[in-house]
Amino acid sequence: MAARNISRFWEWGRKIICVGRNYADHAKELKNAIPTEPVLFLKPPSAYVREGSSILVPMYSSNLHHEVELGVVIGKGGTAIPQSTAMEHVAGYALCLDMTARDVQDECKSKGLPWTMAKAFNTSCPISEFIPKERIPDPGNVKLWLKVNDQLRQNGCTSQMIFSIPYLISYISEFITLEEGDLILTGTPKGVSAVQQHDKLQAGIEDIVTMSFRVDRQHQ
Ligand SMILES: CC(=O)CC(=O)C(=O)O
Ligand SMILES: [Mg+2]
Repeated sequence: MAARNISRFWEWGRKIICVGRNYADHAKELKNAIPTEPVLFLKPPSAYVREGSSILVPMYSSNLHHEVELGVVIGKGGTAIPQSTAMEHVAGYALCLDMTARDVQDECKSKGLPWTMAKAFNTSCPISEFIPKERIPDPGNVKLWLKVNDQLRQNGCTSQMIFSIPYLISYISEFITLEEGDLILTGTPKGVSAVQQHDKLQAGIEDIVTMSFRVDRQHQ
């Protein structure tokens, strides 16, 4: 059997673990409290969408938001990984969008229900190509940006993260074993906003990687 290639990690069917409220400016814009521990949720691998395919607004939502995020691709699995060796478990990165049906999320929050329908639907995780670790020597200090129809909406820096990448790897792996090919979405900076059918989204990590997606509506 041919060896699997980490640069196509999205084909492996592994976990997508998302961190929420990891930027104080974004927590504030949604009137959420600043967390004292990471807020976690999951997306299934069926959430992945690659350039060339559209992001689909779910039929049940009329307020789909973009959230640009740095994704960390796990290269070596582990349980209870210490912070001091956490970066040895990283194979590389990907630019990611955590597409969120905000109306559905607000309803789930008000009813105390999980966010699955708001966060885990098909095409809720657009991703760039794989970025080998060496291309981002300091993942704790890179700029992320996102434009909708050529207008800048998000422009943040990973230095604003509340919980660092080594801390997140260590924290998550205490109770969810990390496996090769897993992806961790590290949270979004401020500027999230609604997208509509036919919008063009462009996003980048500085000049290291860019990606572009069209938005379409899910049809029955
Ligand atoms: C309120 C959220 O949707 C949290 C989230 O995903 C984030 O990135 O922050
Ligand atoms: Mg998010």
